[in-house]
Amino acid sequence: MKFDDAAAAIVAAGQRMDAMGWVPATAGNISVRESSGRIAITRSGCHKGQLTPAEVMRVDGDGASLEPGARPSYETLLHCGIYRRFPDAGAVVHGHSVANTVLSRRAGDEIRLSGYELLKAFPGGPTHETETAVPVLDNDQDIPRLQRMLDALWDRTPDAPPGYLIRGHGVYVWGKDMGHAVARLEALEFMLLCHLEEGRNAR
Ligand SMILES: CSCCC(=O)C(=O)COP(=O)(O)O
Ligand SMILES: [Zn+2]
Repeated sequence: MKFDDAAAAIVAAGQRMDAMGWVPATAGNISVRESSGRIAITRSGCHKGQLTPAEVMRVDGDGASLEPGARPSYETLLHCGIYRRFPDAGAVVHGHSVANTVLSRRAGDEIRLSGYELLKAFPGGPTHETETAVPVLDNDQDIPRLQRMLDALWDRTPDAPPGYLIRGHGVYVWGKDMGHAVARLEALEFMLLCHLEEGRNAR
């Protein structure tokens, strides 16, 4: 994918996530891996529902800005970590929803989702009978340290799903392209909301 197409896909994803209420204030960040291997990513501090293509910039695979003076997302290294580990990943989305924030604050080191039809949107099986364990990591403002925790987790669990939660912070999800990444995000957010509602009704 070329930069202009990547920027258009990022703008559209931001609008979709905003419509769902998943990127309040300036929360969230979004990226696409271009065919060149460079990464198109949102600049830091922009409202993701009101993005313009000028608020999308390029970094290299190590997260270094390719636009002098422009500041990429504070969480750029988490995007780079996903692209480095998963060669098929072509787009990454990060949002802060109520469901992912509340559930991750209560959870241990994973949230198990089972019996949901929408599990079909995740790898691991053709039926709803599969189960997925979404990792939950402690929040950390030291992004390189957080990425080291993720690398250790993925070393231990190579079949981990294409997404994870950061406690009290948000969710990262990826896919082969933006359509795929956003569809997975929608599926995961739906299941997290169901999980939250079930917990509320059980009390
Ligand atoms: C205002 S949200 C705090 C930062 C954050 O978690 C986020 O997702 C947005 O950071 P960015 O630097 O990508 O704008
Ligand atoms: Zn965030």
